[in-house]
Amino acid sequence: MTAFEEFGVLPELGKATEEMDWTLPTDVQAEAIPLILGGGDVLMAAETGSGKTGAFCLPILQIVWETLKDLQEGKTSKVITQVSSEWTMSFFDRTDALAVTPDGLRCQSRDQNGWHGCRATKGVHTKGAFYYEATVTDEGLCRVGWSTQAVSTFGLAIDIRYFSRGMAKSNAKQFDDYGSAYGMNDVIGCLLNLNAGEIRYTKNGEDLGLAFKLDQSRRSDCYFPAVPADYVAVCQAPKEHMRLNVVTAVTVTDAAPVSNAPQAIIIEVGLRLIHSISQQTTWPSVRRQRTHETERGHRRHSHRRGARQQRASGHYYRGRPSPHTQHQPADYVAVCQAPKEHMRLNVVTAVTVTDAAPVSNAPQAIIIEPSRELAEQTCTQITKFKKYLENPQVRELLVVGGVNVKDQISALNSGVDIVVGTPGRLEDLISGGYLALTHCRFFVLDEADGLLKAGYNELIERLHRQIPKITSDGRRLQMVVCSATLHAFEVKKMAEKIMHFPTWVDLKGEDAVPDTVHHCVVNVDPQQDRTWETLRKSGITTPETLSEAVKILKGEYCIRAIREHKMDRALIFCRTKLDCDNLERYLKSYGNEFSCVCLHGDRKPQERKANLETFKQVKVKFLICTDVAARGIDISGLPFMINITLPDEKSNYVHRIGRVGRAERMGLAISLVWYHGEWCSSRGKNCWNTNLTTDRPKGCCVWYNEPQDLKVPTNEFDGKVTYGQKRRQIGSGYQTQVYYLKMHHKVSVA
Ligand SMILES: Nc1ncnc2c1ncn2[C@@H]1O[C@H](COP(=O)(O)OP(=O)(O)OP(=O)(O)O)[C@@H](O)[C@H]1O
Repeated sequence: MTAFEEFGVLPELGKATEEMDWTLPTDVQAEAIPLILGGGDVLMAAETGSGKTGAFCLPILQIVWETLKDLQEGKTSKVITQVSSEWTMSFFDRTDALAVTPDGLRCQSRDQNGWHGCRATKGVHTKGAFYYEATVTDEGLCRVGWSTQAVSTFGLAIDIRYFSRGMAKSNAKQFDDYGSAYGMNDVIGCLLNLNAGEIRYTKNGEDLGLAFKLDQSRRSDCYFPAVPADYVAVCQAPKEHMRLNVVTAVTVTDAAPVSNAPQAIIIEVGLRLIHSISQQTTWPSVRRQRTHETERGHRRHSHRRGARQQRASGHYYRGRPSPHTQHQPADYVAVCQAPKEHMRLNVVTAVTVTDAAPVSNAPQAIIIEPSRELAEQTCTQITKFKKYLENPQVRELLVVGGVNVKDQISALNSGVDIVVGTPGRLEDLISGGYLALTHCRFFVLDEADGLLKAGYNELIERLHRQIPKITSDGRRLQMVVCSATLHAFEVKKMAEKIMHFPTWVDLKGEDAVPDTVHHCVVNVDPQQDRTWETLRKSGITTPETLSEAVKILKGEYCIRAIREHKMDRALIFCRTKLDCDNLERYLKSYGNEFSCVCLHGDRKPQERKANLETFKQVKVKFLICTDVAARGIDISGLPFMINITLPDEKSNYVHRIGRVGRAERMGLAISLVWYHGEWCSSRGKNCWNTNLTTDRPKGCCVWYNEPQDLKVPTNEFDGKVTYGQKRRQIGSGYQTQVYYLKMHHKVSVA
């Protein structure tokens, strides 16, 4: 039995890992693989080079293969369907902790600590006055109202909200007093008048008055009945009555009376959404899970008050106002009777899974990567892992820009199980209808913080909304999110919003760097080192600036660092594409001694691919790149990397230096640093104020005085570390990993 099999991995996959010389799972693999195999959502934060790719690819491959195998053997399990022609609560357009039963008529919130909600399968738009009613069938926090599709969280919907002290209306997180308290058995009517651009509510038939005036710009939106709920849950409706009953069943943690504190949630808040007032029947009694004296008191009180209010305002309705009957507001049409031209399907609901059998262009797993190179690398790793997985074959596909889209479409049409891609091309194929999300059971965001910082959060949420949350064979959609710098605010926010009770696999805490990397900071000081004056080529005619001097010196120091360490392979990071091109030209001016290629966004996809390959195959010594290659790229045994300029983003330092010191091999990261003034508001980012701080007006550049007695520790390294090789036993005291060197003398850590 291979070591991986002990963690639940299939023997076929174990055999492939063994062939790759993966004798033991890394820590992150040992933790994450069983969690993913167990069906959970996972946030994987582990240092660079710790094997995160294998940690998610292996279990995903396994589940995808097992699913295909089951289908092949005719073992199909329960199929979830939703008939989108009916008005029900949507299976798919809901937050994760709000479960909807297969008939779409009952849902239940499972989370007491968050906002959850659900939109209906259809909405109304353009013209007309529509309403639906909701009966509260028990105490608790509940909200009901209208929501547009653009609202990403249901909590932002236009709605009214029940508090212990009364009712409030809320929109875009703003809460204002409105109406009066409501509770068990009260009937809340939600009235939307698109002609007048008004939203109003009723309670037991009583008009509570205008709640919201819709902006002109909002009138053309499509509005869906929505349950933007704190702890609301369940929708239930006997189909024959053509209506929807919403009942909560939230676990009670405290028997205190109604309150908006999470501990005081009362069970079963019920809402009944009436579809057709013409088919009035007796409403079935709602099952109560628990009662409480104080609740009953409150309910009795609210019933009495509700009845009084109805009597006082009965003129507004044609129907008899009573908590158990429906009230048809004059001039309003029940949503289920909305004319076709003013009714629209909820696009998220429109995904109807009717068959568990694979659909050729509907993969089971979608893995999003921030760069083409990384996507290709992950896809290649999957190909290696699946070597012994046969009958059925798992088909993986790389979907990145710069490649003929027709080839990708034809590959999709001929069948694909796992898609690895970059966001742009993925979106093109999905929105063009070439790639379907209906059978997706794994949604993976590799380098998630990078994706979010690059502005893909909208896209991610949009895709997530379109993926059925329950898979065709009844399993829950799983999300896996990973990075070496996962603790970013954006990631936590996204995880809270769309992940389902994720487990953190956090092995080293925030922004950990591997202890296999030695860091060397080199001060570039053009005042002390005047060599730039002689190095300056006569072609440079612009007025002398420190900025130029630093650039000249950095090129020179880079060469000295290479020579000092006899580097025969290194990744060199520049800040801009232009810097990369300049450095390439500079290194090439030395002939073959510093053979190099470039990798950045302005190079054509084929050239990028070829250059990376040339470097990986050691056909050239140096790869000069921007941060496009900072994340994830795995170059086996790479010993050195040089930062010509430090990255703008702190997290990118972690990723850049993580290209060395991978898989327990030692690496050296050298950063050429020109110190910037602390008072600079941007701390140097995009700052071109190269005047000295002593100048008038005050500049942003400062001479950094390195400690004069600077010593380079030699005890732990001399003869004991070979960069690019695995570390030998080097004893204790192995802690001082950051060194400051004066480059104008030499670069050395030995
Ligand atoms: N169990 C293992 N045994 C030996 N080598 C492994 C093992 N797992 C992964 N590796 C190797 O470690 C290297 C780094 O793995 P990987 O690229 O998955 O790291 P990562 O955690 O994704 O890093 P980054 O954060 O930089 O993307 C790869 O060369 C991979 O082949």
